Formats: sequence, C-alpha cells, structure tokens
Amino acid sequence: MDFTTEPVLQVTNATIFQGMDPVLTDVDFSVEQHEFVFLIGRTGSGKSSLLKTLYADLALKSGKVEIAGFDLTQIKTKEIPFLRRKIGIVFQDFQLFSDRTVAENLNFVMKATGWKDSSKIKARMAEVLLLVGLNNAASKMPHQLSGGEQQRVVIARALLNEPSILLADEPTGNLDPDVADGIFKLFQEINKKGTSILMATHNHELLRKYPYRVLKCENGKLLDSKTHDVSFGSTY
Ligand SMILES: Nc1ncnc2c1ncn2[C@@H]1O[C@H](COP(=O)(O)OP(=O)(O)OP(=O)(O)O)[C@@H](O)[C@H]1O
Repeated sequence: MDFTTEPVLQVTNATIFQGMDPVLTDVDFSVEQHEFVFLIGRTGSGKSSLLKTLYADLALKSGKVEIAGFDLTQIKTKEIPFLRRKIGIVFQDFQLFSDRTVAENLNFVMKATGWKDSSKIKARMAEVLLLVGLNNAASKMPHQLSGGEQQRVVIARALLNEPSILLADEPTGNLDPDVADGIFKLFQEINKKGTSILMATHNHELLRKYPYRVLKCENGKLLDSKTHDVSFGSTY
C-alpha cells in the first residue's frame, strides 16, 4: 500500500496523437489516489487514444505524464512491462486466451510479470478470483463462462499485481444492463479498497446514477467537471 499523497496520475500540457494527427491538445488533469473518474465523449473523440497513451501503447510525443510512479516522457521500451504491472488494464484489446483455462490465463500474466513461486501464484490467483466473485472458475475455459463472468476474469487479471490505478475502456459495453450493473459495482468495490479508476464509458445511466468526477473529450480538448460545466446529456 502506498501511503504518499501524490496523485497517481498527472498529465501536464500533453498532446495525444494517433500517428501524426493530434487527437487531443492541452491535456491537463490529475487523478488522486482513491479517485473514481469517468471519461466520456462522442465516438472518435479520443477516449481510447488517451487511455492508450497512459499505458504507453501510444507514444507520448508532447507534454508530461506521470503515472503510478513512472514518467512517460522518459520511459524506455524495456521498462513498459514494469509500468503495466502497476496499471490494471481492462480493454477490449486485452481479451482472454480462448484456448486456455482461467487459471492458465492468469498464470500467463503472472509469469510474464515476474512471479516465480508456484504457491504464491496459486494463492494470489485464488485471492483475485474470490475478489471478483468467481472462486470456482479457475479450471473453466472462457467459453464456459458468461460474458459478465469473462469480464470478471479480465478484471481479476488486471488486479493480479495490485495496481495503483485501473484503466478501463467501456468495460460494461457489451453486457446486459443487469450484468453491467454488477460489473460496475465490482469496480466500485475495488475503488473502495483504494485503487483509483479511470473508466471510459458511453453509459448515460451510470453517469446519472453515480456523481463521480467526469472528464470529457470534446472538440480536441479534455474538459474536467472539476473546473468546467461538463454536460453529459444524450447528445454526446
Ligand atoms: N489505430 C488508429 N490509427 C489511426 N487513427 C486512429 C486509430 N485509432 C483511432 N484513430 C483515430 O483517432 C481518433 C480518436 O479515436 P479514439 O478511438 O481514441 O476515440 P474514442 O473516443 O475512444 O471512440 P469510441 O467511443 O468509438 O471508442 C479518431 O479520429 C479515430 O479515427
């Protein structure tokens, strides 16, 4: 557990690029430890591009980003796996291997992130599966699980290394409303235990129901509900 009061994420005067094209300019915001923040905006407005920049999938070419103790202006390719140990990622592009059991999926990530002791691996695996309410799923194949259960495994996987922040891109996107609600509540529980969450969503219901801070991508800028009047009516 980190007892400092530094923000877990600080973005200063950054430009977010896709190739040569700037998607968002003058991006300035920080996320404090324990904060839950929604990221909204129309399709194509730059939410995924911003999140991808934060976990160093897109290069930071301009401005400064400090996240989970890493400075992305200075980060070297070989350091990126260490960064990703401290950031939990729940993204459409980070799906489960369909030909491996849940335990094998988790084991793969643990091995890739430096876990060696098999009893510790087993214990941590059991812990994260319990946390997401799937204590009996270790030996199941992904196709034996519902969409919501698979998403819970993805979340369990993101939690393996006790990240200080979770980045989630539309984590409830393809789920029935009831199942989506359960997944959202799981994010809230994780947040209450101390992990910051930055979640991109198009789900108006969530925004209306939960008055968390909102960052909105609009016209190439990032608006912050802390300092702007951010609308999230049906028009975005
Ligand atoms: N791989 C890519 N190569 C080039 N341009 C891209 C790529 N991915 C996205 N873009 C462009 O970058 C801009 C921002 O897209 P991005 O995916 O970040 O938006 P988004 O807000 O996440 O959208 P959505 O809500 O549909 O997921 C768009 O103009 C998009 O066409």
